[in-house]
Amino acid sequence: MGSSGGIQIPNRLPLLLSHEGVLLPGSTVRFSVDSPRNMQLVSQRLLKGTSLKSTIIGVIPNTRDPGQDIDDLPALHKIGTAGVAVQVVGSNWPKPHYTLLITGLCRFSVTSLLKERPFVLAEVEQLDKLEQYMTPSTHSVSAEDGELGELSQRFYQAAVQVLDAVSLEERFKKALPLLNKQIEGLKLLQKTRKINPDNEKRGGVFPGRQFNLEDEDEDEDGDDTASLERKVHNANMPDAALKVCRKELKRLKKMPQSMPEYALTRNYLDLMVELPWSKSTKDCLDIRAARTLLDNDHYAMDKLKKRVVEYLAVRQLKTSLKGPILCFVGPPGVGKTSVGRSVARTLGREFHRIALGGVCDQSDIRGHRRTYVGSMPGRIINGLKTVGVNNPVFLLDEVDKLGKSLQGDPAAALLEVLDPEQNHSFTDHYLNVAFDLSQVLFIATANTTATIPPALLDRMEVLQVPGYTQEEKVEIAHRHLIPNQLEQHGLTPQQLHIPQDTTQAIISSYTREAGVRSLERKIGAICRAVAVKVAEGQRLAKTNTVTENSTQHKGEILNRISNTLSYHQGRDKAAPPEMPIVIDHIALKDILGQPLFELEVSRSSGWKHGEESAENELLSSFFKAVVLKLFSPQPPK
Ligand SMILES: Nc1ncnc2c1ncn2[C@@H]1O[C@H](COP(=O)(O)OP(=O)(O)OP(=O)(O)O)[C@@H](O)[C@H]1O
Repeated sequence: MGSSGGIQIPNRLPLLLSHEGVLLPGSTVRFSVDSPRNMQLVSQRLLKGTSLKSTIIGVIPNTRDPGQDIDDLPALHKIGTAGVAVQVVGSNWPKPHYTLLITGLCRFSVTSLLKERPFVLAEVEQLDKLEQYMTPSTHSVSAEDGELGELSQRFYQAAVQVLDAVSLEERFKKALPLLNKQIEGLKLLQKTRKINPDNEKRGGVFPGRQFNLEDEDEDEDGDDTASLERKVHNANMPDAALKVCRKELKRLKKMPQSMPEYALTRNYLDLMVELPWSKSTKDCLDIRAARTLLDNDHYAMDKLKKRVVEYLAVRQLKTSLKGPILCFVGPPGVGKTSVGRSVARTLGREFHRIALGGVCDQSDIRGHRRTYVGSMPGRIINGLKTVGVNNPVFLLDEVDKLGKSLQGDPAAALLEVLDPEQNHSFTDHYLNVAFDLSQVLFIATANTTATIPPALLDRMEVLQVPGYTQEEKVEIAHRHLIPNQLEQHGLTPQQLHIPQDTTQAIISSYTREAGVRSLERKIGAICRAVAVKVAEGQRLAKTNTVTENSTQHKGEILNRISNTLSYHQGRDKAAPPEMPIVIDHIALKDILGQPLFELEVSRSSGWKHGEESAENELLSSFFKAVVLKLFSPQPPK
């Protein structure tokens, strides 16, 4: 660079063809570079050069499609701006590119093209004096240029015209209409935007943009991370977790949003702030109330209820009770899950069921490491996130159905969860920091102890829940199942009545189970059939258009119910049925179909005594004949 007559730019300059912005003297613009010629310029000139001179390049507007730069050189714009590359950042994602930060120095005009490849090199003539941007008298011009540089993204063509205007007078002529346009736009924006009084109080209103003092410098993303940071500090997490979160937050702030890792880190931090590190419900245990509640919810199961009450009583006396883990073992549908739910209710705790049937991967319990694609926390941490407190009742359903696979043994992972000596520092692979599970009350259920891994069984106290007798089932149906089903179907006892002998018939002819789940389903089916009739009856009563013989139904029960309706409507045509619809044996058959176990029952009951003895006699005489034949002495040959 020469010294006389001001600072001179080199008369040969490598040219960066820019299609996304216009560099003006005095402004600093970021350019993203990915076309072959520009990439070569960066790698061969900017990255290899060691002198200050090698950082000076010319930036020329390229109005042609950047993709066409590959073969022939576009007709070059005559005027460009020489600038210093103050920063070069390279990245391979989403495709190889460089990002350059260039400060404009002065205008130049291209006098001749020296070479086109690997990058464009041209002989140039300096148009502006470099000093004019350094002296205070001309500062306003460079500031104005800087502002225009920012606008140039939006007014590309106009900015190119400003670049071409070498004389100051001409430049003002070109720039002033642009500035006026911008001022008008801002005024309009200010008018249309409602000014939020809150923002006014805290900060101020900048034309065109509302801001407050707290997040003055933040864009939407920055705002997001700031609120995340606040959440991290309010989450009340232990020091170790807080340290990890701070570290991740720091990384997140430095990451561009487009990076895939950004979303991963963000999800991780979201989970960390959502976890109930120190949020718990207060136990409200009253042993008498607990006993009453268990009795009200469940018929029979006296032994189980007694042991549960004992367990709760000990917990009341010693709040920091470590173990044992109760495991209810019994056939399906005997109320194991339901007792677990009642325990949570008596304690006033949140309840969460974790179905373990078919789980054969360790990471189901313990989560995946974050390095895995699609990694997630395990079911325990997920459960805690769902309930939002750190002392829920977790029902580990069907521990006997845990599987094993190459992905590890989930039962082994459960050992750590259930062991009171270890579970205060349970480490999920995804979280990678310890979470205290010691406040969680675990209850397990299983159909059999035979398939529960011995080490797991060893940590649990097994409580057998036997199946019910026929009488117990009838009681359970009338005390619990029928009232529950009536409520679930929007019916009342005044609308539907199931007599005891019908219940017995359902149990013996339509269900064959130790528990009462099928029985509950059958009662549900009856409720549905009756609900249709009641709803129809109400509609008929409302419209009052029913004639006595209006209904023709397929099944007999439907006819019977219609008859009941007609009977009432005959007396008072507007009234809905008042008498409960009674489900007798015929109605039962109409709703549930043929008895499933009728064959066996009818064979044993229908076998007449006389027929049975005749057959027996026939059989015994046949056997006698065979025995005689076998053991009679052989006649001598
Ligand atoms: N003794 C009982 N008193 C009242 N209701 C009962 C009783 N036993 C079972 N029930 C009811 O039977 C239904 C099925 O019970 P639950 O789901 O608790 O069975 P389970 O033993 O957990 O079955 P599974 O082993 O298949 O999970 C529930 O609606 C429950 O309320």
